[in-house]
Amino acid sequence: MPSASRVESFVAEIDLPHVASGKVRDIYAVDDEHLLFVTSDRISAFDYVLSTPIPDKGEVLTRLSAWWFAQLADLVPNHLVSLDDPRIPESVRGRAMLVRRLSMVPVECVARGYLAGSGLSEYAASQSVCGVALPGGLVDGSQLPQPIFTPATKAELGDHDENVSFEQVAAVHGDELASQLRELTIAVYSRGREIAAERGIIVADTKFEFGRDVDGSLVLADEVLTPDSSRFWPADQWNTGRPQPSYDKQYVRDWLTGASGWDRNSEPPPLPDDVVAATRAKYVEAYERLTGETF
Ligand SMILES: CCOC(=O)Cn1cc(-c2ncnc(N)c2C#N)cn1
Repeated sequence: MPSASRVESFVAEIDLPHVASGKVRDIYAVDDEHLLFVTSDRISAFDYVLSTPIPDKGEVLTRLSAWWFAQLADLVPNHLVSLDDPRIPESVRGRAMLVRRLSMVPVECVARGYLAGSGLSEYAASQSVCGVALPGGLVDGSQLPQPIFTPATKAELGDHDENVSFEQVAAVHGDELASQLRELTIAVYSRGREIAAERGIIVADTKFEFGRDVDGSLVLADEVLTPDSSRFWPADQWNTGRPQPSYDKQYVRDWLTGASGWDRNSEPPPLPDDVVAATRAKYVEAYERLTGETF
C-alpha cells in the first residue's frame, strides 16, 4: 500500500471515499453503482514511482483507454460510463473515468504475443510460461506462434504479480470462468495487437482486469491496452535477441541508467526537463498514432 501521506494527499484532492490505489491510478467511490477511476501523471520505472510527473500522461492514458473500449465494444462490454459526467470532480476531469462498479475477478489476465520480462525468464528455465509449453529456440523479443494466456495473482503495491497456470485459476474459480477469461483475454489482445500493428506499435503483452455485473456477465474493467498496462514497442526498431526499446519509457530508462548517475539501491533522482518533455511527447505520439486523433 502507498504511504499514508500519499493516499491522504490524493483523498484530500478528491472529496470521495478512497477505494483502491495502484502505482499511478486511484479509485474512489461515487455511489453504490459507480466509481471514479483516476489516472495520475505519475510514471514508474525499475519498480519505483518517480518523483517527477509527466504532464498530461494521465489524460493521454485515460483517453486511450476510452478509445480502446469503443474499438473493442463488439467483443466485450466494458465498465466505462463517461469521461465528462458532472459527478467527475473538476480537479481530475480529463484524466478520470466514471465507471460501473463491478464484482472484480481477482485474476490479472495477461496475454503475451512476444517473449519478454517474466515470460522470458520462465521460458529460459522451463521452455514454458505459466505452464504453456513453447517451441525451442525463442529469444528475447521473439514473437510467439500465437498469443498465450499467462495469468497472475495481484501482488501488494510494490511487489511483482505472481504468474500462475490456467489450471491454478481453474482450481480456484472453476473451469468455466477460467476458460471464459482465457478466451476473452486472447480475443481482446489479438484485436488490440492487430490494430496497433497497423499503426506501427507492437503490443508485446498486456494485462486486463475483468469484473462481473449484476447479471453475472464478464465486463472489461481497469485501463486497457495502454503503455502502462502493456509493453509497447516501436515496430520499426523490433530486433530479437536483446531487450526491445520501450515506446514510451526509453528516455526515462536511458537517463536513469546513464547520465543521472543513479545508485539503483536508492530512490531515483528527479527527471530533467528534456527527459520529461521527450517522454510526454511519446505518450502523445502513441495516442495520436493509435486513435488518429489530435491530443
Ligand atoms: C487503481 C487500483 O485498482 C485496480 O487496478 C484494481 N481495482 C479495480 C476495481 C474495480 N472495482 C469495482 N468496479 C470496477 N469497475 C473496478 C475497476 N476498474 C477495484 N480495484
